[in-house]
Amino acid sequence: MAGFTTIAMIGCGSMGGGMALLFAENAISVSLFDPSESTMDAVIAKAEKAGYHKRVHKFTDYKSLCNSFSTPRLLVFSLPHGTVGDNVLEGLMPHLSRNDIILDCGNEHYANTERRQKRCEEPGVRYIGCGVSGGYQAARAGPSMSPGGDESALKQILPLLQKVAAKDKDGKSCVGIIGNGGAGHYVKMVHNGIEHGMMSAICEAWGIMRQLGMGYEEIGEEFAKWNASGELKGTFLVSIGADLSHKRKPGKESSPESSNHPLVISEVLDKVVQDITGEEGTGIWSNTEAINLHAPAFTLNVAHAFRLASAYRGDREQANKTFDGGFPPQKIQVRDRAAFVEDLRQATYAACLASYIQGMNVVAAADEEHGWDIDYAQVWQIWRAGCIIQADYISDEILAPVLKAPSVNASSIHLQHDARTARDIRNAYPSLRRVVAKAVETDQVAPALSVTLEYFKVIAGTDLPTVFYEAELDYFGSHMYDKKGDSDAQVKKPVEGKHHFEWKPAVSQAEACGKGKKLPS
Ligand SMILES: NC(=O)C1=CN([C@@H]2O[C@H](COP(=O)(O)OP(=O)(O)OC[C@H]3O[C@@H](n4cnc5c(N)ncnc54)[C@H](OP(=O)(O)O)[C@@H]3O)[C@@H](O)[C@H]2O)C=CC1
Ligand SMILES: O=C(CO)[C@H](O)[C@H](O)COP(=O)(O)O
Repeated sequence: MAGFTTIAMIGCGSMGGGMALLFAENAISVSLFDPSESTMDAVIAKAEKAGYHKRVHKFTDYKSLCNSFSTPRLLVFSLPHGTVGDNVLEGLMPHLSRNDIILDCGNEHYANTERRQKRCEEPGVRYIGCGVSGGYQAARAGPSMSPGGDESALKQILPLLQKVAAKDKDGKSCVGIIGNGGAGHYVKMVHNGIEHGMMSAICEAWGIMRQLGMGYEEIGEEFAKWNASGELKGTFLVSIGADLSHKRKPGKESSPESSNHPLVISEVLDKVVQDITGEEGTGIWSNTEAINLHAPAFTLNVAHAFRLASAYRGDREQANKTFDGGFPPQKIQVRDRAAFVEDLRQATYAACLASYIQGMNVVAAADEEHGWDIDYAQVWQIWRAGCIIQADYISDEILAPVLKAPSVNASSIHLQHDARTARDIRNAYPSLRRVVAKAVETDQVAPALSVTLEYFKVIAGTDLPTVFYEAELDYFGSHMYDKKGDSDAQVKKPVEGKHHFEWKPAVSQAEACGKGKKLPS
């Protein structure tokens, strides 16, 4: 079958607009659809400027949109998740034909994706849930893409996606068939959970460097060094951190970035509001999933709670007054600043690696539960370039040996049991401990870094204080416990305890109130 020469782009905002231009750049005609004509006009204007104007056209109703190209059609969604996608699908349905393909490139919840896949079965439309990563710059230049769903449709669209997707350093496309059902959207959702863990660690390191007395641009230079070599080599979020640290507001004068203009970062307020707008998505879903699947994800969970708390700027200001100024970070004094900054780099790496470990455990648990048959080598490939969590060292040294192993499957994805991961964690641990200790001593805000230290202590600990937790549970709830010596070492899944001790027998109300005493009325 010949490849697609025309596609529809439904939703032409930051991501959809960029992808429309990307397809047009790759010689594909693009039929635009968006409620806002001015949004489509802006895309067409950019296409004209780039010389692809004959390939981009706008449509204002589903019928003419679907009549603008021949079947089997490829319709790309780049929409807000939830009801918008449902409504668009229902609106399109009367105009679709058997074998048409919908490629949903938004951040949709995998359960919605699977519901729509079922809805599309009877009319014979194939619905692919495709995570897209890299933000609007990558949407335009080539994003990382994680499609999942019907195999025949995936095979049909893969050549086109390979053309437009980001390319890794070996020239290979960062797109691949991830698995069936909602696997593609699920992997993107977890990507965002990992992204948030990494962003938290990096911003906490930034805050600590500020209290070490480092200037904004000096921190940018440090991030550039972290990104150039070592364990954070090629880490996209560190590299953009290096870049943004030097950005100044353009002025009216001839020199657009005069050093007299304020650095943009110096004007940014300390709140992340993405999770409480009523349109929130992947940040919440990935953490909810971790909890529902019983996957300990300390770094991801706390990064999320940190973002959330930061959003309440007004409340924080009020509490700051109630607490007589709160607990502001103090200037950090260290004897050897270079050595401490190196500790900070290692600590940041440890939290980034922890985010990957936790995220991969969530993916593997979901894969086992849903039977998505995830292709882990493809997961590795799509995160090589073009995406927000790109981290070259982690990809090459930690993920490749595990995710590309010939026998890999959901039950073998436990990065914390891998010797290379353990080596790096053992190496970074003393630095992480020194950073957290200094942060505690001087009231630095370091939730993801601190909890990562706890995470490693807990997951590799065999003498946890949960002894007492378990005892209290059995005391009041008869929840049972195992005894030292009842080893779980051979058991992969958690097992409940077998013993109960009658710590305090239940007594009648009269006895509880004391013999002879009156019962409360
Ligand atoms: N921004 C990012 O970095 C990334 C975003 N994503 C995901 O991509 C998707 C799009 O995000 P983004 O481009 O940032 O968001 P935008 O809000 O910029 O774009 C969404 C577009 O969808 C349009 N839209 C709304 N309702 C309809 C409808 N009924 N029919 C057709 N179009 C409609 C909106 O139009 P209007 O504004 O006129 O209502 C808007 O142009 C989301 O799912 C997002 O989570 C994925 C990766 C990265
Ligand atoms: O996907 C992303 C990055 O990878 C985008 O940041 C996206 O806008 C996140 O949206 P949401 O918080 O609604 O999931």
